[in-house]
Amino acid sequence: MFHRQDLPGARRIVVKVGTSTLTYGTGKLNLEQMEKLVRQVADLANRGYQMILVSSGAVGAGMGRLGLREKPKTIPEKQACAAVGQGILLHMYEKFFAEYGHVVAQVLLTRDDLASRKRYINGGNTLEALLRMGAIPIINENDTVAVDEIRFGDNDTLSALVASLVSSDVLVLLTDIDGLYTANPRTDTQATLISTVEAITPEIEAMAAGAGSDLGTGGMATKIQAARICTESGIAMIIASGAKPDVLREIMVGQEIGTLFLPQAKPLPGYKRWLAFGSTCHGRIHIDEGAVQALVSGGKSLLPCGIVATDGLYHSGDLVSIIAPEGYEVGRGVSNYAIEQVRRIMGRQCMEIESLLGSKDYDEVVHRDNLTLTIPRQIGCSS
Ligand SMILES: Nc1ncnc2c1ncn2[C@@H]1O[C@H](COP(=O)(O)OP(=O)(O)O)[C@@H](O)[C@H]1O
Ligand SMILES: N[C@@H](CCC(=O)OP(=O)(O)O)C(=O)O
Repeated sequence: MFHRQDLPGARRIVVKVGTSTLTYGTGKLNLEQMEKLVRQVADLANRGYQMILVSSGAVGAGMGRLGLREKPKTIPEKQACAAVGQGILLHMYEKFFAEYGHVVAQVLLTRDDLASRKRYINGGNTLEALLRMGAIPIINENDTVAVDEIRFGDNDTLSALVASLVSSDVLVLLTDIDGLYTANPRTDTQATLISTVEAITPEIEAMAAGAGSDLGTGGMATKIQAARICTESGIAMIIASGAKPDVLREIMVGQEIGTLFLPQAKPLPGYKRWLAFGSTCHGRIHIDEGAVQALVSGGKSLLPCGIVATDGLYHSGDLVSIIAPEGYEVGRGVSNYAIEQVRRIMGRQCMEIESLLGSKDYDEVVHRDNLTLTIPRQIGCSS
């Protein structure tokens, strides 16, 4: 089992810092905090760790420069703030990191960039090249172009997807609170800090249901989603306070700080991680109980005979969500057939495919190699 004492042995670390840590209540940048963060990241890089920083704060920095006291409500206004703020943010990082002799690289991503397998691989290659060259990538969501369907919406999820993409050993989420509490301590004075989370249960999810700070996005809920992505990808994740001096060094020497989420012993392989978390589904295939058993217990592919209905708009090669009779998602996979073809062959035998479609390229609607299980992963079945 993974222990905090294993942390010094990490090679690659992703650090995410939230708006609540980087900006004051006025919306202006907390330069003191930023400088402390840069010094710690630079120091870890000097020790030989490969460092990636995922930084929020563009909207906050833009608000400060534009003299806005409250976070704007409309998307175009938030995007305008981000456009002003991202330049300011990078300018400050460039200045602080240069003082410690480090080169930084700006990487702005949208959900779409990771949903496309080709762009996902390209993005990963670019990050690998930057790390090889000794640069420190500073990543944020490309807020000015991202609209609802192509947004991460929060940098917690983005940082976990980046950590998974580059097979980081650790993701550290720095925020304005020292870890996950049994309830939101700002509203519940009895709440206590949790040191280690071995599995993300519904109880853990319920603890994180409360809202976040005024400037932050997502609160603890998105940090738990990030933990799910990390732990299933074999990455240790820690939530800790960004205000604590020397927090990164202390974490990386294995001190008992913040909340540690333990990586799963049998992580998903790279391609299945992308299927499970990186890509987005274009439709749904509803299956019967026999097919659920075949996928979950039998390790089989999805054949037309187990399909009862399908909806959405997908083509051959698109990702679909596979739904059990009870309505939960069993898994996700790449469909070999387009929706109109699946409608014609569903409930039928493989030997009928050719006569129903005029030709047959595959027996399987979703091949096992292109399928990842969702729910059963949590109860220990293989992917
Ligand atoms: N169970 C919990 N434990 C700790 N903090 C919680 C919990 N539930 C909700 N929160 C809230 O989450 C906030 C941190 O999230 P957020 O404001 O989005 O920060 P960031 O900008 O760093 O992402 C905390 O300040 C706290 O108010
Ligand atoms: N991309 C946005 C940050 C969105 C976000 O996730 O914020 P936070 O919850 O503070 O980490 C920005 O740079 O302002």
